[in-house]
Amino acid sequence: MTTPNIHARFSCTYPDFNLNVDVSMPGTGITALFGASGCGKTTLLRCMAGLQKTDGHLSVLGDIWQSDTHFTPVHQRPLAYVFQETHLFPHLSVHKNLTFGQRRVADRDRKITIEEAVSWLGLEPLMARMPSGLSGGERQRVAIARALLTSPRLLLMDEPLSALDQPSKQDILPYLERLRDHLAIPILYVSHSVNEVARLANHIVMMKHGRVVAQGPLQETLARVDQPFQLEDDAGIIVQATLDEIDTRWHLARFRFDGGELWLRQDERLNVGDQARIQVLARDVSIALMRHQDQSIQNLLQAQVDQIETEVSPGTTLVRLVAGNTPFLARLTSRSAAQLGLAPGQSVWLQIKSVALVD
Ligand SMILES: Nc1ncnc2c1ncn2[C@@H]1O[C@H](COP(=O)(O)OP(=O)(O)OP(=O)(O)O)[C@@H](O)[C@H]1O
Repeated sequence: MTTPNIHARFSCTYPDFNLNVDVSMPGTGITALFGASGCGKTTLLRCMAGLQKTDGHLSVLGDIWQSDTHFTPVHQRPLAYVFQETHLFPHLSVHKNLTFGQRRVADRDRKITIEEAVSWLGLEPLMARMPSGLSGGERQRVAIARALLTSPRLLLMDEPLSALDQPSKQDILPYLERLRDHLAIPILYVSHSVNEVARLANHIVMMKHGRVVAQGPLQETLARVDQPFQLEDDAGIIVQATLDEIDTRWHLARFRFDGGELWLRQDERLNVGDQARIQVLARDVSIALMRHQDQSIQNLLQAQVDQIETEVSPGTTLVRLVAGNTPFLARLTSRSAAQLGLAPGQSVWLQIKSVALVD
């Protein structure tokens, strides 16, 4: 049996813009729609929601919402849409805003209870408050809970954090991670922030000029040497790891992942056993043919060379390596790469100068 997923094919023409996509996305987790301003992310979401009527096909978890002969109207699509602006009812308390969302769904179709939504989004202390007394981040958490209480089969989020200041963004990210890990429904998440995507997404779809130029699981796709995302200095990979040990004397924490271990500066928010995403930038990774003990770098990993892309920019080579099942990227000068004589399959040591938790 194939896993139910989302398949979207749309073409839509504006005077100065054409959207032309044909993309399949997973039926669970967070899929990030990523790309520069004006590339068509919101237009694609609007087509999926049925807000933009255009030629196309859309199936969501086995149900056809649009085909050549059928168009499910917006109000009959079981989806919820969370925008940058929250649109809460100003005259209703948080509690009443939430029950309003839930009342739109018949009892038998309710899949998420108020208690669940309140607990996932940490709204217990806010229930009696009015929207005008909430911070931007709190308002957005209420808006997300209200959206979930309509028991959607698909959640669309269009830059939900972009109206928030940096501290509010940091506050809300753990709640979104919780939804990613606990919610059974797929989330399409529009963003142009690499950090947000690195922290939240399971899958990534990159758009450019109205088309999908790359897509795939987050870790694999970020580790492509052909760099469809053109992240340049930000090119790097994400390691999914578990905190294994805290060395209080040196304020360091050891994280285990499929391929070895990495030492990071201790972070008070994390305890042994916690999962975290760690970012390793390609520019912070160098390659040695032998293990050097006489140097200060803490993080050394044995890895195999997988792919080499020479001259990604003048004088620069990008190398994809694999430690266990985890891909890494190293950015070297093309001269160093040539001097090392790297070849696919070769066993080498990665020297990682700097690693950071994604936050
Ligand atoms: N109703 C419309 N009429 C004409 N052009 C439109 C319309 N809606 C969007 N466009 C154009 O389509 C292009 C894609 O817009 P869209 O909002 O989908 O991009 P985006 O990737 O979501 O951008 P941003 O990240 O800035 O929100 C833009 O050039 C925009 O000006």
